[in-house]
Amino acid sequence: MMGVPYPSHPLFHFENQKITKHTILFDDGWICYAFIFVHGMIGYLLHIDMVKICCLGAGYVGGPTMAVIALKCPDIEVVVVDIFEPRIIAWNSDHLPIYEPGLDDVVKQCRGKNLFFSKDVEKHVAEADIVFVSVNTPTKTQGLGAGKAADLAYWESAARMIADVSRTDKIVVEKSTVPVKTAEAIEKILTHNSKGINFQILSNPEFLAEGTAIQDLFNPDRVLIGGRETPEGKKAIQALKDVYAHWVPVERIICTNLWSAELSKLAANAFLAQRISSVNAMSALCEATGADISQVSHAIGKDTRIGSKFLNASVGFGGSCFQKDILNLVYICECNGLPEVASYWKQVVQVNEYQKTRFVNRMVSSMFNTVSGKKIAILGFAFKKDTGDTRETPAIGVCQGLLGDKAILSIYDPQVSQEQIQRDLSMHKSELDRPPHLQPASPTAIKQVTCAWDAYEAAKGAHGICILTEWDEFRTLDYQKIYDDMQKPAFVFDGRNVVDVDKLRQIGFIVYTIGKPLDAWLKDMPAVA
Ligand SMILES: NC(=O)c1ccc[n+]([C@@H]2O[C@H](COP(=O)([O-])OP(=O)(O)OC[C@H]3O[C@@H](n4cnc5c(N)ncnc54)[C@H](O)[C@@H]3O)[C@@H](O)[C@H]2O)c1
Ligand SMILES: O=c1ccn([C@@H]2O[C@H](COP(=O)(O)OP(=O)(O)O[C@H]3O[C@H](CO)[C@@H](O)[C@H](O)[C@H]3O)[C@@H](O)[C@H]2O)c(=O)[nH]1
Repeated sequence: MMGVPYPSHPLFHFENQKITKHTILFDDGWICYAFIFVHGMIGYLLHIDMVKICCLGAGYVGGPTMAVIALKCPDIEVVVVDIFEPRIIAWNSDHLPIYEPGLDDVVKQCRGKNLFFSKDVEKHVAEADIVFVSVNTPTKTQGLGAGKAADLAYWESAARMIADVSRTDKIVVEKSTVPVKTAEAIEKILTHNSKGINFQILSNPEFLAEGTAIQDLFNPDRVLIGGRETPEGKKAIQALKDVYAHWVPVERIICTNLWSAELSKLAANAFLAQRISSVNAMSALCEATGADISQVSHAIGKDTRIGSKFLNASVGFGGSCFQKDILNLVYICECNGLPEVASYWKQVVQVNEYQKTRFVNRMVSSMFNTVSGKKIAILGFAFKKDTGDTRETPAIGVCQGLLGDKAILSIYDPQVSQEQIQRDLSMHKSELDRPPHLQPASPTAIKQVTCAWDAYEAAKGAHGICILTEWDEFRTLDYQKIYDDMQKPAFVFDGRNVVDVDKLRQIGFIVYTIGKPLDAWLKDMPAVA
């Protein structure tokens, strides 16, 4: 192994002698720190330290991302810290706090070796060379920019704490999704309180999608690192690049300035969500004209300039990111005097709301214009399959719409608990965005909502079934058995294009699937959003 030591700041001085810390980069990507005691003309190697990473925030991003870094970089010590103790306890147990395919295996391979979860936030920040900040950045619910701007309170308090406890130079990495120019604000907080310590801020937004997080982290389309274009900034970019280079091909590691990296994250989410709203807008037109959205998506997706991914019509996009990040983008455009650009992106969110309302209206109008007192089976509550996450799930809006019309709901989701469902349906929207430790401990249960152990139990005696998450198991249910146990006429409302429409119609169901030619029954009952 070839080593290239380059010195950083002196750490201690003893009269004319000093101990200095040197970063050593090896050809195979191995990095370590050598502590050298200099006496006269002679330097003595005192000890060699692993690079230490600390990540603030043990959530959907912090947990999986750090687990993969630890797995791929056995020479780096990774500690994930959180102020919400139950999450840390869960990360240290056999029942991880989040469901993500493949995550258990990765955590088991490195936990206790070079991956640790701790509530001792300050200690591990103080000891780290690189601090990732992966705390929540929800939409502001009060004050200036309420309903649009990102709430950076968690980020700011994290930055102040880093400044308070740091005794050595650090690279601080923005992992959370933040408004463009946040790094400047963070830099000010850190440098005003730094006591001479050198902080380099990098933007390294995360592009993983839930449900495929491990796959995305193992094999990312790209890793984006933004930093200052100064010699120190470039050195910090290189240090982070060296971490990812353990497993990501270097041509996929893109280095930019800070503002491009911050804005690229918001832009990527806006473009992705815009595709879904575009296809959902087309789905309404398909229903009105007899076209089939799956055929239209297939036809346009064959154009290599458009591409086939992310063109599935649905009841609407959910998840903690798309809406929040687009609203944030809208706010930034407005603040920069660009109202036309702001209103362009705002439409993406508005079409998403329209799609959910349209779906509920279609259900109610099909069922003789009322669902009052009728049992409806809700299949799927998570915002997409292969996750237990319910943040901004379209299921919340659809269920609340049906409850508003006095329906009785029986909900089944393979990964979402009854407590979470009750919490989501009873809490005010502004409370849902908060981190777990700030949410009410026991929300009031809604009487018209029960949870079922499986789809069959949920559908027993129901007037209608409503599919809101595309879990694979919903494709292979015994729909004849379900039909036999339901009230007649029996309805299926498929918000994810999961079911075989022809087969279900043969069984006797009245079927509505988004963007598909309408059942004769439904044609006479236009859905008004
Ligand atoms: N969820 C995703 O798929 C995803 C993907 C890419 C980017 N992001 C972005 O990453 C960020 C984090 O998202 P998430 O889904 O992991 O959120 P999360 O709510 O799951 O996790 C955030 C965690 O940070 C903790 N926290 C808050 N303040 C803290 C502090 N001062 N010190 C230590 N811990 C603190 C909270 O207790 C919480 O457990 C957000 O900005 C989000 O937009 C999320
Ligand atoms: O063709 C599609 C694709 C997705 N969806 C819905 O869109 C939402 C978001 O899905 P997806 O993007 O797969 O999941 P997220 O975990 O929200 O990931 C998005 O948001 C993350 C947080 O910023 C980013 O890191 C990811 O790159 C970005 O894909 C879900 O409700 C999906 O059901 C559709 O309706 N139709």
